[in-house]
Amino acid sequence: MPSFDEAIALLAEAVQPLGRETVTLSDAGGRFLAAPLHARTDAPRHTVSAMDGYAVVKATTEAGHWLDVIGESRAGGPYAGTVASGQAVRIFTGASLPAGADYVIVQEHAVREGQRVQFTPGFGPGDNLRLAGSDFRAGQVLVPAGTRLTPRGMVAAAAADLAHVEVSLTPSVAIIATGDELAAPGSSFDQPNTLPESGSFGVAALAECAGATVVARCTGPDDMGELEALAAQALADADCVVVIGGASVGDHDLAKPMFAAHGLELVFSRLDIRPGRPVWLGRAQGKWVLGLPGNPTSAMVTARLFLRPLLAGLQDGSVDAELVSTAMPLAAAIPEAGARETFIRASAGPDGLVPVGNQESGAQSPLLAADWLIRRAAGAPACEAGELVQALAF
Ligand SMILES: Nc1nc2c(c(=O)[nH]1)N[C@H]1C(S)=C(S)[C@@H](COP(=O)(O)OP(=O)(O)OC[C@H]3O[C@@H](n4cnc5c(N)ncnc54)[C@H](O)[C@@H]3O)O[C@H]1N2
Ligand code: MOO
Repeated sequence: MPSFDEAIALLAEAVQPLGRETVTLSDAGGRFLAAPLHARTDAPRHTVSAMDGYAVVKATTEAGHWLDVIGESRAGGPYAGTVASGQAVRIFTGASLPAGADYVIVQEHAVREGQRVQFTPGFGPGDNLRLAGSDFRAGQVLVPAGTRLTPRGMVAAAAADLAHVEVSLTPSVAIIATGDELAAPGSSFDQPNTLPESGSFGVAALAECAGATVVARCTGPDDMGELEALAAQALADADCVVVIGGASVGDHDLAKPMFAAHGLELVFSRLDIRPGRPVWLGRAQGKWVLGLPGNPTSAMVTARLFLRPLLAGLQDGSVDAELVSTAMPLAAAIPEAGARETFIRASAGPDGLVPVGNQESGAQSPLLAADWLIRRAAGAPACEAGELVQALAF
């Protein structure tokens, strides 16, 4: 059975970006950049004041000596002349430093009388300047290709001074939940032998958070004919089909067989991980097909571990970057790991990570608090509270 790392290497090797399109900057939030964004100018473009005050010549300006105020420089309206010794220019935050001046004294230290000004002792030592190019230089890559434009990234992207940007095409995802026992939330209570279908709601939300559009979501019964028809429709509709349930070895586990007639070729099937051993990935008719175990915790852990990297790879993002873990302290001891690589669901408290109480792969209620997955190699020794473990944001 392949390990988690081996499965990810197979995925990373096979996945290709879907393509690219040009969009206006205001439509680029949340999208992956298909090409790097180069700054068109230095920022700041000129040396500017960082504070409201007076621009002066530092070497000849002393506290208690009057200077002539010869003009004003404001953001968008620079002072055109030159400042000499004995002179000052009223200046505001973001305004260009006038020629001749090399220092700004904040207005809290200024005593102004008509067209002259003097300064109280104790100004400085900072020059209150933002030097031209001190933020970034013209031509510098502000946002590399493959970056997802987060809210903070949007500021950097806009600062590059580009109206349009090239982004990766948005992957479309179809989700099929399988099982005779599944009922739409709101309808299970009145139907005996059913339970609310929860998995597809979590997977759909995860796919959308990862930049995809969910174009179809349906539930199929344990009937081969109906499942084959749903598979055909999903392959026609979407770049990536996610099947939940029916991944195991029981008589009613039809998730792989329902794609066999559509030419399914497996990339991997069953992994040495816990939870999620029955997870599988394949290709059919040029589309991706990801099979998640039906147990809701297993479905969400495997969606996090495989669907997110897959969707990143389809959008010029990095598969590996989606799986970078952080060293985090444990707030509670954990026992020796079992024979499979394990992803322990945990919440973060002030002293570190605490495994959620119920680690059953069929559990649903603990998912709410499980913001982290502690990654434990097979057979890893027990850890005490305070020890560092590797964790992935879940
Ligand atoms: N003999 C074996 N039995 C099982 C094995 C095995 O290796 N040998 N693997 C176990 C593991 S591990 C897992 S995980 C489960 C998952 O198998 P399936 O993918 O076939 O899942 P189902 O049987 O379809 O469902 C499992 C469980 O989850 C509920 N479920 C399914 N889909 C949903 C949904 N969309 N929303 C909410 N709940 C769902 C379903 O009712 C079942 O209770 O197999 C073990 N068995
Ligand atoms: O591996 Mo399954 O996902 O333990 O329950």
